[in-house]
Amino acid sequence: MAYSRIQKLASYIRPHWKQSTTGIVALLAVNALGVYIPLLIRNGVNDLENAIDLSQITGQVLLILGLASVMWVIRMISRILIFGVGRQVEFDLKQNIFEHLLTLEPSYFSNSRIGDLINRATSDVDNIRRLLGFAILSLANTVFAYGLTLPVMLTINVKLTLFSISVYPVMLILVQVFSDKLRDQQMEVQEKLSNVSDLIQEDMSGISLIKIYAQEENEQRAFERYNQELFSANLSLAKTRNFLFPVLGGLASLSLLILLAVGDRSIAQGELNVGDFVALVLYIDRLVFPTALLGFTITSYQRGEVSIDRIEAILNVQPKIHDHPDPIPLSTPVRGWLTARDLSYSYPGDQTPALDRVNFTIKPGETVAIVGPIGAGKSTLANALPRLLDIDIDSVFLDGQDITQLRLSQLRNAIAYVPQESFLFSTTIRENIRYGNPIADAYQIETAAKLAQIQGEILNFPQQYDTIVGERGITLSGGQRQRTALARALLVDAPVLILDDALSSVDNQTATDILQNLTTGTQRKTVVFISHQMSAAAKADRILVMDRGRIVQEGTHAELVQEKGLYQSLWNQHQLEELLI
Ligand SMILES: Nc1ncnc2c1ncn2[C@@H]1O[C@H](COP(=O)(O)OP(=O)(O)OP(=O)(O)O)[C@@H](O)[C@H]1O
Repeated sequence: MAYSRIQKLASYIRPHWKQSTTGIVALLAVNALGVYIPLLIRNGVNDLENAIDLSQITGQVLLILGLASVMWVIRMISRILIFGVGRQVEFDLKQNIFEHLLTLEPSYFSNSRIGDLINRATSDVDNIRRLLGFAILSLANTVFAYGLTLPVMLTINVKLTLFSISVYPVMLILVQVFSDKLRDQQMEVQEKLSNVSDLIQEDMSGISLIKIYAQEENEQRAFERYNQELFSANLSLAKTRNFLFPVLGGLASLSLLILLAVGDRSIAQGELNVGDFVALVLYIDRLVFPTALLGFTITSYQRGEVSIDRIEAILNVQPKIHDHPDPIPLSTPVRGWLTARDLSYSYPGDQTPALDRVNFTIKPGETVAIVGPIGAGKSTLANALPRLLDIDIDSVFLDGQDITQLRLSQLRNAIAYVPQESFLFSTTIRENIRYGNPIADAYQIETAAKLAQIQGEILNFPQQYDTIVGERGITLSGGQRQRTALARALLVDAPVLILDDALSSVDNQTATDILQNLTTGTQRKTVVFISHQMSAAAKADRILVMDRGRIVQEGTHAELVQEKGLYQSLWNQHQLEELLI
């Protein structure tokens, strides 16, 4: 195993070093007893030969039984401790991976395969648990068994010992020859497994699409292909293992056969007494099991090695968006003054910028609509404001403070954001609405629901606010989902509210009413209303018109409809659509 991987393993075990050390020491004690007991048996056999009295023999038998019981108890303790470390590390790693994933920006997940991430956080972590439990136990056991047993065997009879272990170098060479192959095959299996997990995850999420386009057969074929690849990878691995393991087991048993054959002759020639021969047989028997297990130990190592790399690949991804090392505290109360200065942003690999030197100022309490054709950069702008994108310093300011200098949690507490896709968790409507403020009371939840114009519909559900939505419950309509997501954002009571086409599934009149609800009252929020719904946008205090990443027009609806330009044509098109409806 490469040094860097050993270092990684050591770092996983370090927090549990006391438990691991106790486990290993217990294992050492087991092996010391395992070496001592055959010596007692040897003496017993020799005493029998010399016809020592029965009471002395009984005492020896009782001592052996007592020591064997102690050995059994210590062995059990060592197993509990060492396997326990494996489980602890499994827990820590799952925790670390999940916490690390939460620090990464949304773009990481758009560019990753979710099935593969799940596989790494579960199956790969499981492989490391096995490596740190079974493989460490088995390796330490083998090292102790050899380290303590061989010297004693050599003191009993050098020739017989060397004859019996003559096959062991062959076993070590075999292990060395096959280890690279096993690791590559294991890596292949993990990757193919990720492909299968990925396809299941994607297909289950996009099941409606598959049915609408009647693509069941194609998806079945794709799954069969991935499954076949996994099957073949598993089969190749199994072939290698099924060749190697029995050969190792057979060679280990061969050592016992050699001892029996050669020992027999040595006793006949008077070179060895029966007691020594029995002890040697017991010692070789002690070595057969750990040696035969070598194959499984190697597999656990190979799996673990591959999995360490796959897990570290996630843990080494550095979040691009993080707190400034020396963050400036946001002055409170936050007023909601938003400024963009030459804000530009290009998605990785894109030639044309999605935002191209955008400039604007939005005053506290102002409602500003952002309109523009598809792909104009509106959502990119919405994502830039709460720093969901890695924007340049000095390009966006909240209350005059550069948002890249602020603590992320402070910035995001000040900005409530409803994205285009309204995601709801598989829990009750109540829990969904109070997601950002888990201690909100019933009055606060209902006020937010009323403002979002969803209260009436919630009260019509049999379980009302206790209705479970999503995978485990009822399915809400697109408009209901959007208004529930809006209620969630309103409950946070942030001074800035960004709605990114968040009412697209709600009819124009309701969208206009909701916007009116949000923009009246004494404590007005700063509202950035991104929308294709021109009649709702027209009610905003001011409108920014975007095209190809730039703000091309700015003004009130009354001003913009008079001005020749993009807004006028968008408005005319909207009027025409209204007439046709
Ligand atoms: N994750 C992404 N990776 C690469 N390019 C992207 C990504 N998201 C958006 N773009 C590109 O950036 C440009 C602006 O997209 P954006 O989603 O901001 O437009 P939009 O005005 O919100 O469009 P719509 O009205 O359809 O929501 C488009 O050319 C789009 O293809």
